[in-house]
Amino acid sequence: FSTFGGELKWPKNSLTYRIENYTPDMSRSEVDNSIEKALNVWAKVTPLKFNKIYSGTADIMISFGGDVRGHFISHGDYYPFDGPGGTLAHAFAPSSGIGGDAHFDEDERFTFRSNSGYVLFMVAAHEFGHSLGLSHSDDPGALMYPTYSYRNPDTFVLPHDDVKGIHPPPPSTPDA
Ligand SMILES: CC(C)C[C@H](CC(=O)NO)C(=O)N[C@H]1Cc2cn(c3ccccc23)CCCCCCNC1=O
Ligand SMILES: [Ca+2]
Ligand SMILES: [Zn+2]
Ligand SMILES: [Zn+2]
Repeated sequence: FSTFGGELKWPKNSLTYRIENYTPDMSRSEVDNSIEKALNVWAKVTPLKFNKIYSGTADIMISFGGDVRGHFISHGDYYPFDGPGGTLAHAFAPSSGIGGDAHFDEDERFTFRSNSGYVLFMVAAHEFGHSLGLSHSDDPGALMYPTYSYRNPDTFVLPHDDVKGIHPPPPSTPDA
């Protein structure tokens, strides 16, 4: 695993999130469920709590956007997506403003659990790793590995590398 560096951590354990818009690929409840499950993956191994809000600015703003035009308007960042395939989503390390936000490429076909598209739960769980301060892992089995691999959301268990990554190193105890 790797992190963005110790300072990029949330200074609090309860975070808010808001789903700003929805992909037409799935029903709203499937999107809500996928996002909630993806946050839960991390909540289960940390003291973090996630509270959903429906207006205003949340710590983690979640949106589906497209190319630089759509992207700029709906996201305000200059990392345009690349059409179908290629990059599926991106997210920002903890900080105010765009920090923590997760953007999904609307040109992708997101699915609830079928592998005939990209499983939103899997993509979101990866992105929220970034939102919480993790960077990429070189362990191909890790959730934070930079390329997408289909895993059944019903049986998904957070790999050990990611669990190690999200836990800050124990304070170095002075040797006895
Ligand atoms: C981990 C994922 C949820 C988020 C990552 C991006 C990321 O790290 N976000 O935080 C992602 O989208 N990775 C690409 C990486 C990638 C694979 N290829 C690419 C071709 C072009 C550009 C990028 C890629 C080869 C062709 C397959 C393209 C479709 C799948 N795409 C990927 O796996
Ligand atoms: Ca893309
Ligand atoms: Zn973006
Ligand atoms: Zn990533």
